[in-house]
Amino acid sequence: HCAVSPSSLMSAGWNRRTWLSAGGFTLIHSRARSRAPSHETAGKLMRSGEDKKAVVWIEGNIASGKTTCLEYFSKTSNLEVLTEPVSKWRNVRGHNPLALMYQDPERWGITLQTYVQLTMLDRHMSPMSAPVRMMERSIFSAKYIFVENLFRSGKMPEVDYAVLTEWFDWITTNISIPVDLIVYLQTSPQTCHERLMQRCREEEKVIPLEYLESTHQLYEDWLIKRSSFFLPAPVLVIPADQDLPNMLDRYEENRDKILTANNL
Ligand SMILES: Nc1ncnc2c1ncn2[C@@H]1O[C@H](COP(=O)(O)OP(=O)(O)O)[C@@H](O)[C@H]1O
Ligand SMILES: Nc1ccn([C@H]2C[C@H](O)[C@@H](COP(=O)(O)O)O2)c(=O)n1
Repeated sequence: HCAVSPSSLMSAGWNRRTWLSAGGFTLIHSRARSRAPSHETAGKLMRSGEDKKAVVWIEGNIASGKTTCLEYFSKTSNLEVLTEPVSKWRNVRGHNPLALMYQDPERWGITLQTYVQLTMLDRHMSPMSAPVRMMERSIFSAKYIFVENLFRSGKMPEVDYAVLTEWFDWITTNISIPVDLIVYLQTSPQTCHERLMQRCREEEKVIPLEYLESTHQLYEDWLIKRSSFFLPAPVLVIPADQDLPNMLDRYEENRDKILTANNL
């Protein structure tokens, strides 16, 4: 392999379109799939052929049961599951930005959230290996829930928030991030707190109930009240305070809606 840069190819007669097509991306000139009018795909980069597949995001508060839900659906044929890249957030070249953020959010919030943004974008842009993709959270909730929470609680300086917002706006303006359905696992903050304690992830031992109440409220404003930020897809709400056997029944009840998300 030899390293080539876009500029060297362009001076050798390639243009932006051929460079992007070689990587499996196409610059979309017309609306490729039905979307809310404010989320046009026109003018954005999109992987070729992926407009026919279904993408479902599983959203919910910390420890609401997203990973457990994905694990359950992972046994389905013709479906791929992408979990959140938490292991990367806990170890980037020997550093643990997740732990640092919980220890000192004012100093390390920007560090973690910049890395979350990069790793989530990488997840969104990875080639699909099945007709249906179920993905844990999104670059949207990273911004609308977690960055927003840090900023509103006074734990993120305005300049850090502004820089993250500029990055987020650039990404969502220039790159198509397809989604057909958002599944919201709706829990009470108390349930999440109990499950968080039970999961016992070292970095999260410092999370108080109030933190989960704030992120819960941001989720409710975004996905239920629809009063805060842009909603890129329809929302399917699954009440998720119930025990595991009941949750599996709820998943079965909703299986068809989820698997045919691109026909909604
Ligand atoms: N319905 C449920 N009832 C009780 N415990 C649950 C349920 N779903 C998940 N858990 C447990 O709660 C913890 C958090 O679940 P997890 O799926 O990791 O949440 P998330 O991925 O949303 O952070 C785990 O220990 C998991 O085994
Ligand atoms: N943008 C984000 C996304 C996640 N986190 C934190 C919250 C949890 O401690 C951990 C993983 O979340 P889970 O999948 O368990 O809900 O990462 C964050 O701080 N910022």
